[in-house]
Amino acid sequence: MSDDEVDLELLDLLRKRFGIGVKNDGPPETKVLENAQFICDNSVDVALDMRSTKIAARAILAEMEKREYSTKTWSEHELHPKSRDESTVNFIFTMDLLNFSFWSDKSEEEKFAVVYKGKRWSGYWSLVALLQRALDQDIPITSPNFWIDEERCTEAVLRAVFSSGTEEEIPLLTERVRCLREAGRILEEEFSSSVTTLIEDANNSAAALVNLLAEKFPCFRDEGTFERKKVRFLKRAQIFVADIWAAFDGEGYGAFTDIDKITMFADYRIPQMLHSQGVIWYCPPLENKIRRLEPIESGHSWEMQIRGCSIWAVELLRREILKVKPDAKINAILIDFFLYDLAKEKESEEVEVIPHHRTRSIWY
Ligand SMILES: Nc1nc2c(c(CN[C@H]3C=C[C@H](O)[C@@H]3O)cn2[C@@H]2O[C@H](COP(=O)(O)O)[C@@H](O)[C@H]2O)c(=O)[nH]1
Repeated sequence: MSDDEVDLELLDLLRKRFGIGVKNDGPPETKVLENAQFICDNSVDVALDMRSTKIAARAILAEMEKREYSTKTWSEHELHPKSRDESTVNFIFTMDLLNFSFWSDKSEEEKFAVVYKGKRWSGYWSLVALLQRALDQDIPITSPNFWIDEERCTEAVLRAVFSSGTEEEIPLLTERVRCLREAGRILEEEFSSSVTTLIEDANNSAAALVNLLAEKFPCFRDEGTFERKKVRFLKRAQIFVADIWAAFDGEGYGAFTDIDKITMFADYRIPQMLHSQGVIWYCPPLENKIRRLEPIESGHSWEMQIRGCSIWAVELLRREILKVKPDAKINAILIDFFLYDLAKEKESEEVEVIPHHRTRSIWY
């Protein structure tokens, strides 16, 4: 063997044995979609129905085209910020830092809600409303420096910011305050208290930005274990990137070269929609637990299966849509956003759907 052949043999041995010389400078990946497929392939309590998925894909495509659903729809929402500047970046970061667990088992009248601009906002929209309300009152609630300044940003000020228009306070208030303080400290230590610096550090890669959030911010590190394997959902890290992409219409801070790597956001609303369309099925014990509004603890196998199968279901919907219309300007984000908005419309029309599953956590 020549010297070169010996060297190559040795390098191959070292690479196999110690990973030496293996430059993992391939494109950044979040692993969320591959983990979702792994969960779905190994789920025994949650299953997808391909026939319904094909039917649902055609209905979703038709309705999205009819509404001309696009990134622009994001800014059309009454409460979402419209300016394409740093203030909107900070607003979205604050919002997606706290975008979790609004559900309540109290009645419509009693559950946590915020009255703002003459309307009563609940769920996700209660969060957007209370942030806008604080800004109207000149409370700089979307500034990371404010979150770590305990002289100005006192517990009393925060209680006022999150104050409810009903008897019920916002769920997990203590955890929300902890998320703000922690994120403010990390932004100061690593990103000169600037969210735009954080975005710029990802070099226009959506996957890199998701991974950076999960790596640097524990409160974005939304992961679990399924069949003894670590699985990543990264719901709020991903919806942060998606909200930035949509709010900036794919330009400026929203210009990502790999935005289609972002998956559906594994929350508690979309699985409901997927179930009502026959795309997702629950085994009888699980369905009964959900219909009885009984809690499923965070990290339970059933929760992993609901979240993983939902992510994979939206990927299958996306593939079916592109089979029907290869040039459709549609990705998992827009399908997801559309399904969420549809869920809220059906809720207001009081269309009978299975209840959402009850897991209380800061992850979604
Ligand atoms: N998968 C997914 N989950 C979403 C959203 C949104 C709102 N996104 C806005 C931005 C663009 C869209 O057009 C929407 O207008 C909130 N959530 C999650 O739902 C739950 C709140 O439910 P409820 O209590 O009923 O409001 C909670 O976990 C929250 O994190 C979404 O889009 N996708």
